[in-house]
Amino acid sequence: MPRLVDIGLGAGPATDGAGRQAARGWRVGAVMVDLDGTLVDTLGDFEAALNRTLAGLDLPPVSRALLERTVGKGSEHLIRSVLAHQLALPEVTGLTNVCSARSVDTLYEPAWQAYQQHYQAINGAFSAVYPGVREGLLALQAAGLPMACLTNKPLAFARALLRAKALDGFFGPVFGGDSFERKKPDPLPLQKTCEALGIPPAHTLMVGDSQNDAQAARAAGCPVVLVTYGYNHGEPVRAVDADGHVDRLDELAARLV
Ligand SMILES: O=C(O)COP(=O)(O)O
Ligand SMILES: [Mg+2]
Repeated sequence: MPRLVDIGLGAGPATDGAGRQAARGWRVGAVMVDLDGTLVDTLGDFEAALNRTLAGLDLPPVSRALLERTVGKGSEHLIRSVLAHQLALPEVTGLTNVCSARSVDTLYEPAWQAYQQHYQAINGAFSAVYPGVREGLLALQAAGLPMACLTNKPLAFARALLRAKALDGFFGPVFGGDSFERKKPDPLPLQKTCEALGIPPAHTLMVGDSQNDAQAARAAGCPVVLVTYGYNHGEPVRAVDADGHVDRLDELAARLV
């Protein structure tokens, strides 16, 4: 087993029965990091690719607010949710005589094909690495912690985005929403990533931005920290059960003991 690093995760210092400061943290041998909403603010990429897709299908553009609530459960979920929402808009339902045959099921396949083309063409152009991410990853790397990127984004999109943002060098394994049979919040992708990193789940920290990440980590038996700036399905992220919350990734690095 490689070297374990102590990370303090608690909300603040606690004292034990004898009044001594008690350790509140984890012994961590590796880190798994989510991508969208954790490393990179990708809403602009989703918006551009989806709106080009919708325009090609004669559907109105999506709002950022809808995207922010919907991103994080993989591309199929995103496209199905957006199609359902746009098809139910009054200006679309008003066109029933022209469009009555259109449904999520009939539009899904052409939408997915078009979306892949558009996403690949713009991947990274409308997105930005969050403040503190590069500094945080550098510190975790300097502490000797191997890192994996684990996202629900399709693997090809994830690899290209990490390269475009010069983040690829930080990660050994990179896994996407299509890498395993099931996606987060199922624990399977985390279990497989721990195997690839060679560190047991109890010593592999998950860093994410949503309930999806936290639920998967709990089920896999991994400690989990959530960043507070990402997309949590439209819900307040501080209310999500996790071992800690940080406002920037370099705050986590500052907790290395
Ligand atoms: O749903 C997606 O495409 C990506 O989501 P994630 O990177 O937050 O797992
Ligand atoms: Mg995320």
